[in-house]
Parts: sequence; structure tokens; C-alpha cells
Amino acid sequence: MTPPPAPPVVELRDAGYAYPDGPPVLRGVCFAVTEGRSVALLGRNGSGKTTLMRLLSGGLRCAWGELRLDGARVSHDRKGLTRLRTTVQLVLQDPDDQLFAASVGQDVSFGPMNLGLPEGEVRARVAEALEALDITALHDRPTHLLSYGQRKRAAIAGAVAMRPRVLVLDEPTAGLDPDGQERLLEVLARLRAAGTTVLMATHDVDLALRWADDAAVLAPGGLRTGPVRELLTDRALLDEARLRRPWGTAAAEVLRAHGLLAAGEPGPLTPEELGRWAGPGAGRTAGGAALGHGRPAR
Ligand SMILES: Nc1ncnc2c1ncn2[C@@H]1O[C@H](COP(=O)(O)OP(=O)(O)OP(=O)(O)O)[C@@H](O)[C@H]1O
Repeated sequence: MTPPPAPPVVELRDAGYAYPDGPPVLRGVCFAVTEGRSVALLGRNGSGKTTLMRLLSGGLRCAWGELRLDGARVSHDRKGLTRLRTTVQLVLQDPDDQLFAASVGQDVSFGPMNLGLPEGEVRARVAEALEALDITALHDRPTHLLSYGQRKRAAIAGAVAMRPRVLVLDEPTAGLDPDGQERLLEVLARLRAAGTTVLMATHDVDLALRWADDAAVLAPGGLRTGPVRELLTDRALLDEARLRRPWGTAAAEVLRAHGLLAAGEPGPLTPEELGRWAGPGAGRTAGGAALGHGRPAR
């Protein structure tokens, strides 16, 4: 029997928001973040990803609907917001919007100090967060001397030091070189293995497929949520949300055109899956034809 789905940590119910004097940016959004899942939030520029993440983390207050934390409606008073911020931490897209202390160590200690934690506890959390982000050596470095990638990591470390259950990252890989992106994904994998739930906004459908369990797609018709492989292979949804088709769906078409993949056989969706699909032990002949599984190609 499949276990019942875990209750959401945070949840927007029928939520919406409009900036002052502006039209509604989000309307009727129902979105639940479940413990232990990694979620990619996708949508074209201006679709409302940042707004949604600010609603989830309490930076904005729903104009319609409500935000719930562990099943209870969040009150936007000091107590309610402190509870929310120790559970959900948002890291902004531009690290310069987040870093303001003189050194990395001071910046990362800001959140825990604000919680009124004892000095030893603050120090331990800073050390833990810097280590998680692989930037222990940058503890005393002035923030204005950091590279862009280092500033991104320092900003994430500041959120990690709050030991949130849910880390919300606004385009964390944007502006990083390929190596920087890979290293950041490794950091996120470690945080996830340690039990942190991660929601990441990204424009990169291939990264979403590699990294996420679930996707949330902001399309003109509303927010669609579901398993990442299901949503990001839904051509109608990709077109509606004006998202690029994943690398793997184009690759599968080439494989089918060459008779290497049967019509009904799902193709590999990521380069890693292609390696496994075609590699030794995959049950394929040197010519690539499937042996014993899937329908014969054309
Ligand atoms: N502070 C603000 N005041 C007024 N309008 C805003 C403000 N911030 C965002 N908006 C508007 O709200 C809409 C959604 O913006 P938002 O930043 O949430 O989108 P996004 O999906 O994160 O975009 P991007 O991919 O470009 O980062 C846009 O039309 C934007 O112009």
C-alpha cells in the first residue's frame, strides 16, 4: 500500500497578490511544499516566480487567500513571522540584495544572532553553514571582495545558518559558470541528503529534470504542479508556459528517427540517462536496437 502523502510544511491556499497600483500578479494559487521533496519552479520572465517565493517565505503577504505553516494559518505578526522564517528561508536571485555585513562570517551570523541565540550556538551555525557551502576559507573575507559565485554561496550560507526546513532559492545557478553550477548542485544534494527541502526557481528545464522530484509551472492558465518528468514532457504545457523543450525530448526524436528508439518507448531525458540507456548492460546491440524490452523500433 502506498503511504499517505506527507502533510505540507508550507502551503498557499487560493492565494493571490497584486503590487500597489498594479494588476494581480498571481491569482487562485494553490501550492504545497512537502517535506523532503525537491521542487523546480518554472515560468517565463515576469510570470510571478519571485512573487510566489516571497509569499511563501513571508516577505509579501497574500492579498487574497492564505499561507499555512504546518497546517495553521500564518499570522503576519512578529511571532508568526519569526516562526515562518525559522522554517522557510528565501535566498534572493541577486546576492548583493542579501549581503550587507563587512565579512562573510559576520554576514552569515546575522540571522542566528537576530534570533537571540547564544554566541557559541551562532558560531557553530556559521561554521556549519560555511562548511555546507564549501566556503569555510572565506570566513574573514570582506564581502565586497568576493567573486559573483562566492557571493551566491555566501548568501545561501546565510539562509542555511537559520537551519530552515525549507530552502527557497531564486535562480541560484543564474550567472554561474558550468563548473560553478555543478558545484552548487552538489551542495544542494548534500543539503537535501541532510533533510532540507529545496524549492528552486529556474529557467533551465534540463537542470530541473536532473535535479527536481517535482515541478511547479506558472503558465497563463494558472500554476500546474506534479512530478517533474510528467510536467516537463507535456508539450502543451511547455508551449503555454513558453518553456523550451528539454534536451532529452529532442534527443528522443533523433533516436526514433534513426530507429534506435521504439515509438512508445520513453527515451532518456538527461545526458546521464542517455549514458545508462546506451551503456554496457543496457541490453542494446552495438547498432543500438533494444534487446528484449520496448517495442521493436519501426
Ligand atoms: N516591487 C514591484 N512593484 C511592482 N511590480 C512588481 C514588483 N516586483 C515585481 N513586479 C511585477 O510583478 C510581475 C511578476 O514579477 P516576478 O518578479 O514575480 O516574476 P518572475 O517570474 O520572478 O520574473 P523573472 O523570471 O524575470 O525573475 C511582473 O510583471 C513584475 O513587473
